[in-house]
Amino acid sequence: MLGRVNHIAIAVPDLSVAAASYRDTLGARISQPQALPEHGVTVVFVELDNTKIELLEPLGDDSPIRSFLEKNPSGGMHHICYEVQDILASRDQLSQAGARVLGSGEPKIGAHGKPVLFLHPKDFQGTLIELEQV
Ligand SMILES: CC[C@@H](C(=O)O)C(=O)SCCNC(=O)CCNC(=O)[C@H](O)C(C)(C)COP(=O)(O)OP(=O)(O)OC[C@H]1O[C@@H](n2cnc3c(N)ncnc32)[C@H](O)[C@@H]1OP(=O)(O)O
Ligand SMILES: [Co+2]
Repeated sequence: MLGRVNHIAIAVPDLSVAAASYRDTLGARISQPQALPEHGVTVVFVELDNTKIELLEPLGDDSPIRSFLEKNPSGGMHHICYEVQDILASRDQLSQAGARVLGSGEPKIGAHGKPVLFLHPKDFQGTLIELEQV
């Protein structure tokens, strides 16, 4: 089912500080900030040769990363995103296997304009998984 790693996400308390750290200290190429109110986050992508790092800052009171940042105030690795060919087939296969698909279970459009879904971290070795259809 799984294809390439599309991105690894890091939740951060201050996006401008984190972006400057990747740009100025690590010398990485970074994207402009993108506010995604429907996901409750603002994102910056760090572009690497083999994948991307997604820096996430909470947006709005109901941000899904707010509780994570309360537990990890200086930030931390938040999720890993795998590419899949058919997100609805993957969702149905995973649900049948007992994995919890988060939210309504219907894909939302993610930061790359493609459908995404999330799987509960307690079902996958304590790691929140995002699936993105490519
Ligand atoms: C930019 C758009 C998109 C993209 O295209 O890339 C994105 O990436 S959006 C990214 C943000 N969106 C999401 O994360 C959506 C899915 N997430 C959720 O639905 C929730 O965050 C959650 C995973 C259900 C957790 O919700 P929360 O309110 O934090 O619940 P709890 O605090 O009660 O946590 C329950 C339990 O799970 C542990 N946990 C929470 N988050 C993570 C995590 N990221 N990685 C590992 N474990 C996590 C948490 O510690 C609790 O454990 P216990 O304390 O042992 O009970
Ligand atoms: Co993501």
